[in-house]
Amino acid sequence: MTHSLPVPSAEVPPQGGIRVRGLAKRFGERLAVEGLTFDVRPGEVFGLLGPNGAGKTTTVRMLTGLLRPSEGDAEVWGHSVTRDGESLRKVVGLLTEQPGLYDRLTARENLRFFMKLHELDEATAWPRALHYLERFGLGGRENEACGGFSKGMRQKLAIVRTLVHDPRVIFLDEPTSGLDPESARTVRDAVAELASEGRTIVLCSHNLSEVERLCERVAVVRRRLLALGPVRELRRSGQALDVRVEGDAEVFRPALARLPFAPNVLLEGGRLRVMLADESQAPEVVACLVGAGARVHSVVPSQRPLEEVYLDLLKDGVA
Ligand SMILES: Nc1ncnc2c1ncn2[C@@H]1O[C@H](COP(=O)(O)OP(=O)(O)OP(=O)(O)O)[C@@H](O)[C@H]1O
Repeated sequence: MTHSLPVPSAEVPPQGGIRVRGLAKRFGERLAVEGLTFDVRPGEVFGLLGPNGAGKTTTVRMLTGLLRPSEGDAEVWGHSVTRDGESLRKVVGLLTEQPGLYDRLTARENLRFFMKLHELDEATAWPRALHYLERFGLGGRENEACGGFSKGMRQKLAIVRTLVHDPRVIFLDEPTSGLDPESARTVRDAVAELASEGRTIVLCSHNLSEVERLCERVAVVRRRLLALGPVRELRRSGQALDVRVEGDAEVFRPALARLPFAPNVLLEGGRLRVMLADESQAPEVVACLVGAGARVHSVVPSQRPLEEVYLDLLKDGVA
């Protein structure tokens, strides 16, 4: 199945947000990221999806000023990643895949260490840290050494650390990885809350149901941009018709294959699942089945889960 790739919008975020233009990164001979162009709005939770090695971490490292782009530029809350490294650091928060905490230090000491690194005024930063410690269920545990914390507690403390300098743009790499369902829910709720305060959130995740729940729009990358758009539009590109016919549905496959757009057809639980490029193909599918002698019991339009659409994109995308 082929997917039309939505054209990146040329729209500039009104204020804040992220504006990426032609971003590329080369490591020696290897081109890890090529020609990325997209915008993320303030208050938006944006998903950055792609398989292992697709260039997501490299992109995030460029957008947080940790890695210099080979080509292109990006503005993060008005700060250029190529020219404004120092001021950029103040507006971005980054949760990396590894929490990177000092086991011998207490939670409080870990946070204070980070505050010093960011030259934060502790009198304002510590109450903020306490607020988030409470928010993530770590209230009262701040004087315990991190070495004794569970994986989930460490992850939550790492999220608190990401927030102590009150960043406008927050990059979260697999934020709920290793969390139990209740803690994962707490983190998801907090992400939605942070966005509702007008911050921009970029979420890298392989958990597509989480992405579907949290993100309005996603970019699918594999070195380059494979698709960009609202989750519901990407899913629309994965529309299907579930058709129940009398008798053996399999016999109608050849007739469907002769349609000019030759749709992919799956047989699921005695039903035909006919993949559509767009909904205008639906009447032709039904007419074709009736013309081939099918007695049609029901026709139900359905959307495929984001996961299926995503896997198709990776299969079809040229990288
Ligand atoms: N410092 C580096 N030096 C050389 N190559 C690198 C470096 N960092 C990343 N790469 C390469 O760039 C490509 C993209 O890697 P990256 O870590 O950005 O992918 P990713 O999408 O974050 O993957 P994952 O989902 O596994 O975390 C890979 O081929 C990787 O080997």
